[in-house]
Amino acid sequence: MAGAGSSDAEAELRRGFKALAVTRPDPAAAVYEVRLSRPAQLNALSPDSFAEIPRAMALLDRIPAARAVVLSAAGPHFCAGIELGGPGNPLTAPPARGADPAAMAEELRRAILGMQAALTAVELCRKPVIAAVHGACVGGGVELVAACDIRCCSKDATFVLKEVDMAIVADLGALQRLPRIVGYGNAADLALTGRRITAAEAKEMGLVTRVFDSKQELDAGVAKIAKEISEKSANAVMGTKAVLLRSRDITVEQGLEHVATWNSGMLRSDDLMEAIKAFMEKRKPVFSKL
Ligand SMILES: CC/C=C\C=C\CC(=O)SCCNC(=O)CCNC(=O)[C@H](O)C(C)(C)COP(=O)(O)OP(=O)(O)OC[C@H]1O[C@@H](n2cnc3c(N)ncnc32)[C@H](O)[C@@H]1OP(=O)(O)O
Repeated sequence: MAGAGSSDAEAELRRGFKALAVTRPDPAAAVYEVRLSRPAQLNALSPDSFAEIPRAMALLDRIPAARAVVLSAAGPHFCAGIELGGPGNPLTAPPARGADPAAMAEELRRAILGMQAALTAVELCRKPVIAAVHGACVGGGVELVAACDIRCCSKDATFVLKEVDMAIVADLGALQRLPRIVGYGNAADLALTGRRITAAEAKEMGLVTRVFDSKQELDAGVAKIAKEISEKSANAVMGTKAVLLRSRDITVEQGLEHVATWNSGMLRSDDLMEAIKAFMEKRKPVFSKL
């Protein structure tokens, strides 16, 4: 899947970001890390964050050497939610005097849809994205990790959907994605009470799948998971993500139909032949680089 534009994508990644750092920490692993990098602002999501998250995800989608992506954060907390009071926040900008209420509503609607699309970009990236959460993960931060494929955290992590206490309805995906991750009851409990939960409770309800003792162990543990995934058949991994996400939103019957069609096109691959040959030869398969 190298295709047209993969070296352009690498060059654009190297041009850098303001709110993120995107790196390939281990040249021996086909894993990229997207780090929220506004530690002084506790990684509160700013207009730059909302512009750059989809840009990074779209670029990584095109880079063959990115076969898995880690989403982490710098500083003491993973994310303090949406930036409150920051410049250019369309949610709190005062309306222009005499502005048409319908026009203002439409402008706000478009701003919300734009921010939603920024987080949905994590799902649209065909490569699996693994969230590594430490410290506080608040509001929009929870909505961001809900769009990831796998969530892990360190023991000190906490999660809270603060929106209800800010007098708003969470609108960046929590109410749509969380019930499918933790079940309706747990999602309603979090969203309606706005209570902060610990890593242990997040694990118990399935919000995260693994808890590590420290941030250092989290980073190492998530890097290991990502490397393991990156060494599998890229077509199988991307297909699994695509089918899982599609199946989440349709009936079992429709999902089975979808995966049958998918595999009728994708199953007969060089990677399948290599997997069978490697099994027979009792060795580790070496899959195509794409
Ligand atoms: C208009 C809103 C529309 C939409 C909302 C969408 C979804 C959301 O994200 S709702 C949640 C929004 N965020 C918050 O409510 C703030 C959450 N912050 C916290 O709970 C805590 O700060 C913390 C992340 C748990 C960290 O706690 P602690 O380590 O004790 O640090 P603090 O002393 O609380 O904070 C240090 C410093 O940072 C400022 N700050 C914290 N969060 C934000 C933020 N989201 N935006 C801007 N600034 C933030 C905090 O005010 C402190 O500033 P000082 O100037 O040092 O007082």
